[in-house]
Amino acid sequence: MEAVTGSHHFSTLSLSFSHNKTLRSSSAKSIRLSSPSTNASLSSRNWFAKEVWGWVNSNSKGVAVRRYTRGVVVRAEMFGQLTSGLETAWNKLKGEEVLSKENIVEPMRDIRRALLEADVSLPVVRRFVQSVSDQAVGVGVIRGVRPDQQLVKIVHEELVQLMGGEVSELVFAKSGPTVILLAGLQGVGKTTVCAKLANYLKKQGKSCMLVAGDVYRPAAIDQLAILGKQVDVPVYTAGTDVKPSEIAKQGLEEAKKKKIDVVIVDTAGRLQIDKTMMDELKEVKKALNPTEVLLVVDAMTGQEAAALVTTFNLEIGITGAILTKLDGDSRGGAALSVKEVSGKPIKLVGRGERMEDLEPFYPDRMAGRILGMGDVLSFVEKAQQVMRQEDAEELQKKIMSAKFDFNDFLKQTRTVAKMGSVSRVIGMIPGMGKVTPAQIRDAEKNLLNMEAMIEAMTPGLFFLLINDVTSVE
Ligand SMILES: Nc1nc2c(ncn2[C@@H]2O[C@H](COP(=O)(O)OP(=O)(O)OP(=O)(O)O)[C@@H](O)[C@H]2O)c(=O)[nH]1
Repeated sequence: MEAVTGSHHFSTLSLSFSHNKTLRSSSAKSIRLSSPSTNASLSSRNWFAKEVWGWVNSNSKGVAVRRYTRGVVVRAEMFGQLTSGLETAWNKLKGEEVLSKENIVEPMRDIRRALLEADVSLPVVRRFVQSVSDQAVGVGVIRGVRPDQQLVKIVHEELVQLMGGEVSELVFAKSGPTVILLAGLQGVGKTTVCAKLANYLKKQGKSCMLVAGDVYRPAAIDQLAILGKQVDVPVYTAGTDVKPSEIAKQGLEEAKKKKIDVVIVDTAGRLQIDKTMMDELKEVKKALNPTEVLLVVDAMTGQEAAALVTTFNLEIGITGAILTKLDGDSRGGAALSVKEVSGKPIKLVGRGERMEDLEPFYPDRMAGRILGMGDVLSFVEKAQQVMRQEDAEELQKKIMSAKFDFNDFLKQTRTVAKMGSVSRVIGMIPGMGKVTPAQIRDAEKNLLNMEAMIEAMTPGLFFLLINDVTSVE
């Protein structure tokens, strides 16, 4: 078997990357693809190959061209506007020698504006800006560090503090099952979080059971049963005629019998806070004596989420919050306000509808993302979750020996897809925050098209393509 390599340049994902591409043929024939010149070198007999490569190239170029011709860059990552707003502040310090009381006035105004536009609560913004200003003026000259970089560092540290400093771990009971009671308004993602949390804890080796305590929304029990099945966790249900506190008690007894490690209890939500809901929650809490009472809040509601955490904490006493829908169009107000306003930490965040899309809330990583520095640690952890070590080594060997082929390319794109949406993956890579949503859509479309084309290359067609190009060579 002979293998010839060629280099091909993909501009999809706006992540232009070149790599050697080797197409290996079982018929001892081989192919050199060095587009875009390949297109011209293909014989007219092989119109399909010509069409395919011409089309891929024109599409890839299209993305690249649009990238440079589009005017304002809208960040694709979550909190994109906040990131851009803060960047405006650093830019005002370009060319300055040192941070001074005078030259930080404008940047601080930009920071204040960016935070308010991100829907961070006003008292939080005031304290934040004051603290950053005080530190910035006192910082003096640091050899080799530009004033704008110094300000980024101060803001990074303050953001981390604002979001709670350290990661706030879930607490587990010393003996017997750990009980996690979930509360929250309607539609925030409580039921989904129950299953996501079970899935997350199962990966840490804990056995879990879900308890269906939402007796008001008719579909909630079925939804929980389906999700439980999906993550392979038992679900305790007792219909809709039993009181939620009674269901909770029965579920806990069942879990004790089965020696389950963690019991996660779903409860009913309401459109807004009302006395009946609070009384019911208090009753369920009394019946269970839970280890964790977590309020599920929707990140899209901004600083309103922080107000909710405060109210629920005053009314029923909670241990922390879970912030959902962080993958959506949230501006950052919730993530930045919850701890400071309510005193309660965000313990976990939901970043999508899939069962894998729940992760701990790391204030330092979040600050890094807000500042457009990416989140390499989360990127590596995600990659480790979806890719086996042996596969990674095998891939590395193939690339090193220039034997990376279309099948490997397909396998890679599918593995990356398992890490989440393209925007989410891109957001974790340092320096990749300035990709526009339109570019991401283009990239996703191009990837799907490429996947379809490679899929369409049946062994026969693949053979034809290879034979034809080889004959040209
Ligand atoms: N994009 C995104 N969607 C989510 C996330 N979490 C939940 N959802 C979606 O939000 C919708 C509502 O979720 P549910 O779990 O039914 O919400 P709930 O709080 O149980 O609702 P009630 O039972 O009515 O109180 C569903 O379509 C979920 O798939 C998330 O992190 N990101």
